[in-house]
Amino acid sequence: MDRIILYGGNRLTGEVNVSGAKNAILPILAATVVEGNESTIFNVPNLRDVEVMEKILLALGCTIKRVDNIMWVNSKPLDQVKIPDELAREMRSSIILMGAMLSRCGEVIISYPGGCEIGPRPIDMHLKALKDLGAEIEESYGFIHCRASKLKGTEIQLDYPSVGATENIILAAVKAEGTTIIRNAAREPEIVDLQNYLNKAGARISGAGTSVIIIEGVNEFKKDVTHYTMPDRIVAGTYMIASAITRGEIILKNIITDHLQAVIAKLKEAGCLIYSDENSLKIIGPERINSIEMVQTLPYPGFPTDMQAQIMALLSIANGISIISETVFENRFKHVEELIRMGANIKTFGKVAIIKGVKELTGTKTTAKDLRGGASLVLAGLVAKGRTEIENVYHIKRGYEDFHKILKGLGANIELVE
Ligand SMILES: CC(=O)N[C@H]1[C@@H](OP(=O)(O)OP(=O)(O)OC[C@H]2O[C@@H](n3ccc(=O)[nH]c3=O)[C@H](O)[C@@H]2O)O[C@H](CO)[C@@H](O)[C@@H]1O
Ligand SMILES: C=C(OP(=O)(O)O)C(=O)O
Repeated sequence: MDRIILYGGNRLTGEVNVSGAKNAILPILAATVVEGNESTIFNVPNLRDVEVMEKILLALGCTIKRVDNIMWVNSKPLDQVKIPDELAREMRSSIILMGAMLSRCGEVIISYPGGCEIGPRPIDMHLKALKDLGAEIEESYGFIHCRASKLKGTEIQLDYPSVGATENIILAAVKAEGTTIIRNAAREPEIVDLQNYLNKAGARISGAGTSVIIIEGVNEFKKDVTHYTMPDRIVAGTYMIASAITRGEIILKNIITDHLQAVIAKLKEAGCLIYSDENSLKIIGPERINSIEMVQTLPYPGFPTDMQAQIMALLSIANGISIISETVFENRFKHVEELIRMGANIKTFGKVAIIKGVKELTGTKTTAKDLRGGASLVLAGLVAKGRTEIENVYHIKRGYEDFHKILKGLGANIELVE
């Protein structure tokens, strides 16, 4: 099993070209099946989740070619409606294929999705919305069978701005009869990227990035699409913390700085110096991190839950007491026990963590329990005294392209042992 081994203490300096966003490319790849057409997609990150989505598209009958970070998907030959069970269980985003396949084939059979264990992650809002659009849904033995002879546009009020549910509804509604309006839609930038991709294919969607999205159903899409995947704001945020935690000086290129405002604000509070323009930034870590009174995770544009574990690693060496309140997921503190093993002083009370900064973390054997939790252990290891070993690296590979290589290039003493 892969392990990361690192020796902390090095100051990280240099430049990082931030990769394309996992949470944008996954729904876009699902969207490639909506119409039998060809998509050329640039800036596709090399990630385990992307490989799983590729395997699903191949199993459905699509043909795919990939050279480095460019992917060509031809969805014309698609001829299957069942998503292979073992692949659907590998990642959460498989669920987004429900809406896309209903649009394309009027039918899809899929098992309950897998992904990071960060809470129960129900899909009730997805299913309710698809039913509202006219789909019939049968659930048995862990499988979901959705069918719709014709989807009809409707008004959908989401109880919570769920990212996945918003994407599923958009994908189901693009070719429905009439107009669909989503209220209390998720406002994440990745939804804007999905809208941009689909509109290039001929869809008529407006409002992504706001809480009201309007989808006018169209009969036919244009044939081919070329798209450049947006940069990964969570990868960018993770390298910002790598700089902050090591008193480093890192320049990030190929970012959309605006997507990072919530993270920038908190890292400035922690004492970092940040200089930015539209598509790049420089972050300089302070001698000692300031504690932060409160970090509360929220839907975008609030502080992202996908950065919660990483900022916790940073605050574990802050000068003072910090509070983190996780409001998005039920159970996203699995990294806490691992950080404690490294000497952090953290107590959790339900969805709140109180972090009393310590002067020094110490390296030890740890286990990545999920993607961002795994990244937080790497960040802690960068500054911990001595040797840190991290098991279950496959979690980290779900969301970070060449993580150890990039950190090594910045000066970290880090190896991946395969
Ligand atoms: C591939 C992808 O884009 N993943 C992101 C997406 O996940 P995902 O789309 O799964 O996250 P959601 O926004 O749907 O989930 C937010 C909250 O809503 C709840 N919920 C969601 C749907 C539903 O039908 N019922 C329900 O109760 C979830 O359990 C969770 O507590 O957004 C999350 C929140 O920003 C991020 O952490 C994930 O990285
Ligand atoms: C939780 C995450 O991903 P997913 O929704 O794919 O499990 C994440 O990217 O941090």
